[in-house]
This record gives sequence, C-alpha cells and structure tokens, in this order.
Amino acid sequence: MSEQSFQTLGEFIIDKQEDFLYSTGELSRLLSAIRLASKVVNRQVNKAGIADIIGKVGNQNIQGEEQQKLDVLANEIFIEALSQREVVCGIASEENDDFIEINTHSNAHLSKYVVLIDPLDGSSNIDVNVSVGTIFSIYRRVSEPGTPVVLEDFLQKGVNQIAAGYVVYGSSTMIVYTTGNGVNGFTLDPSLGTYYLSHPNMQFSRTGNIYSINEGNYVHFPQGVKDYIKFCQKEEEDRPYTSRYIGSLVSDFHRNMIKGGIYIYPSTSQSPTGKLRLLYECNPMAFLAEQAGGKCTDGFQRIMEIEPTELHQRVPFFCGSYDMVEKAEEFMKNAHPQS
Ligand SMILES: O=P(O)(O)OC[C@H]1O[C@](O)(COP(=O)(O)O)[C@@H](O)[C@@H]1O
Ligand SMILES: [Mg+2]
Ligand SMILES: [Mg+2]
Repeated sequence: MSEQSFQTLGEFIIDKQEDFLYSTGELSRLLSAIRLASKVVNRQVNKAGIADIIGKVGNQNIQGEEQQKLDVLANEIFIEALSQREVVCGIASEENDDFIEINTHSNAHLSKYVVLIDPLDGSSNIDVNVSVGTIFSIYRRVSEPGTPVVLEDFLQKGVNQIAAGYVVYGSSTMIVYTTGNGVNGFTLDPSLGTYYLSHPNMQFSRTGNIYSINEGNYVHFPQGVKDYIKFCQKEEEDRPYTSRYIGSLVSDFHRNMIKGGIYIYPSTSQSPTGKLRLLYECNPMAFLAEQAGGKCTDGFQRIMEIEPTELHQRVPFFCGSYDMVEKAEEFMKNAHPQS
C-alpha cells in the first residue's frame, strides 16, 4: 500500500472534528501546532550528534534535574508553535518553573485551551541515540476567557483532559493521540514531511508478557512491587515474563501498547511519590491507556481521579495491559493494606 493511500494526519484531524464535543476548529489548529513543532524537533533529534545539541545546558530545572540542551530547545520550539496559534491561553512545561500566560496576540486572552507538556521525555537517552519523546495534555480553561490565566486552569483532574498524546522520536517518528474517541497513531514520512495514519484504533491487549521497571532500584521498592516482580519472574503458567526497560516513558509505553505489557515507576524509599510528573507525564499517558483498553493507577487509585495540588507533583505510576495492572495492584493491596 503506497503512502498516498494512507490518510494524512491533517485530513484525519479535519475529518474527526465533528466527533469532538466542542468542535470549533480550535482544537484542530492546536493539534496542527503540535504536528509542526514535532517535525522541527524531529529534525534536531535526527542530527543531535552533529548539531551541538548534545549535552547539558548547565542549569537545573525546578525538579533539580540537569537540563539537556535538547530539553531547552524542544521546549522553545513547542512554546513558539503553540503561542502562534491564537488558540492557547496558557502553557505549563516540565522545563518552566511556573505556567506561561500567552499574550503574543490580541485574542490570546480569549482562547479557551491550556496545554501541559513534557517537551523532551527520556532525556537520559538523548546522548546515546536511544528513542525519546514529547508528551502533551490539553484542557479547557476553568477561568473565564478574557480574564487572566490562573493556576487552577492547569491543576485539573486527568478526567477533564480533552486531548492527550505523545510523539516518539525513534527508528521512525510517530504521533499518537486521543480526543476521547480511541487512540490513533501516525507515522512521519520524512521525505514528504507528512504524517500518515499507520496505526488506527490502537489497543492494549488485555494481558501481555512484558514488564518494564528500573530494577536497579529494587532494594528501595515497596514490598508490593518486589512481590509483583517475583511473580513476573516465576517459572509458572505463561511466565516468566520478559523484562524490557528503555528508560524513556514514551518508548516503553508505546512498545507495551503494541505488544502488551506493564510499565511501573513506583514510589521508592528515597522518593515516596515516585519520579514521574502527574500533569504532563502520568495523566496524558493514563488517558491514552484507558482509551486503548488499558489501566493506569498509582498502585491503588485511578491516576486520572487524583486531584492535582502542584504543577510539578509526582505520583507512583502503574500503567498498561488491564489484567497486568490489576495483578500488580493486588500485590500492592496485599502488602500495604493500610494504603
Ligand atoms: O532513569 P530512571 O530513574 O529509570 O527514569 C527513567 C524515567 O525518567 C524519565 O526520563 C523522566 O522523564 P524526563 O526525561 O522527561 O525527565 C522517563 O522518560 C523515564 O521513564
Ligand atoms: Mg518525561
Ligand atoms: Mg522531559
């Protein structure tokens, strides 16, 4: 089947506009901004080794993490593209301490959408040519259009998301997103600079045999997680499972959604709330996972029901094939009945 027979992302966005509750074309323009920014970042990622974008900037972000040059560059590219589209009134990013109010154009304050982004996910893999990603989450503001954007516009439960997705910059570059009507994946044809619908209606299999967790932290894991890892490794029934861990959330999630599996970044004795950020990592992946028939919790509670209190708060994260997440939760509830 030649590229031409695949529907393009642009066509798909327009086609699906009617399915969308608030369809006024604004979300389509917002998604187009993400599409454009992803192509610009993709070009930089592809030539990272020769484009002087390898290595650290020498600053730390609010999470206390060393910012990579590509973290900062991707952040600038996405903020620029989103700010130019007159549909976004505010942006929050992993790389910015506070949210940004967009006032780059006269109507910005009338815009209804806020975007939360992890501009470059899997930063530890940039310098070693392993796939990385971008994660985005979109909400309607809660404050009145025409009034200043406020923190509450961003501190919304995941169930309020109107769209979410990721870009994976891997052996091929893909955009995968949902607006609440299933999950679809589009592959970039770099020669044409066009995304084509390559993975319609993506689904997690009910169960799988891949588990993804950084076992290097094993001694610091809660007992429930240690018990689940032992369960995965036991010679029994369809086990032992295969361990796969890329160290880029987007890439581990993407593989598990295609092959069936579970990704866990639990709390540890050093970081009791885990590592991943609720608003621009966990909520968008949870929306995608649930739309693809999977499940996503903090080991006990549905991620998208968690009430956010801070822009950069972290939560433990259990996400993937439904039955596998249920099993992991069973071990957590048995080992930590008080939680
Ligand atoms: O190296 P660790 O502790 O296993 O953490 C890896 C995890 O951290 C992350 O890199 C955090 O995301 P950022 O790179 O956007 O900060 C995830 O992509 C990944 O799954
Ligand atoms: Mg990340
Ligand atoms: Mg990041």
